[in-house]
Amino acid sequence: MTDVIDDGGIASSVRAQIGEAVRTKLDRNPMVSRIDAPGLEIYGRHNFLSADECAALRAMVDADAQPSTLFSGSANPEYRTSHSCNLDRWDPLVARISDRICALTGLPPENGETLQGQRYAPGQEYKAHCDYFPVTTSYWPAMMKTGGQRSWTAMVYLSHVESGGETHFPHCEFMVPPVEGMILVWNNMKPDGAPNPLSIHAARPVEKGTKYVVTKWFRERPWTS
Ligand SMILES: O=C(O)CCC(=O)C(=O)O
Ligand SMILES: [Fe+2]
Repeated sequence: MTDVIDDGGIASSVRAQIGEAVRTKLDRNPMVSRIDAPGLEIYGRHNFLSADECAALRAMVDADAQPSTLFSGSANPEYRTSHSCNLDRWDPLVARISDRICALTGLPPENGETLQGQRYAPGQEYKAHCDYFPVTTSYWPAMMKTGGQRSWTAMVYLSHVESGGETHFPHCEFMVPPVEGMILVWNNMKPDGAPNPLSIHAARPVEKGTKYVVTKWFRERPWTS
């Protein structure tokens, strides 16, 4: 792909349409609740994964997790202190869960990045960040060619956490405490398809217990790794 228009930092009709399609689908689903956050589209659904599925995914994370890296590729000892791994997309459980996320959101499987698992021990966190790609970064030109901007994020909590570990949206002044099996889905774009700074979020430090999540990020076009 050579002639991709660089609109990653501005409004985009393609991304606006993705936002609208997912919003319409989630709004119609009686199992899904919209979280009341002005300026941010974010939804939750309890019991998206069973206890057995969460346990199996936690075991996969335990088997493979390495110190997390940031998108720029570097491991940062302070910014993202969790351990993480990309899960094997050909594993039947991983494939089934990815399919279920696509069925919930209506997003095309080919736009989804590999499901990523993450584990936070007490004291570990992921400081405030955006899941979309700032177009001023050195890696943006490469991302543009491998599927473009990230639109929606889907994240499932795989464990209950005794204390801490909330997903915090500092500009919206709310946080979500981990509930095993619950999925959170949010749009990193505004309704017009421009990046939404209100989608900036952090994983607050775990105080007691161990937090596990899986995250799937969806690109605006098919993802080519
Ligand atoms: O662990 C969380 O609550 C947030 C994880 C996150 O922000 C991410 O994986 O992009
Ligand atoms: Fe994130």
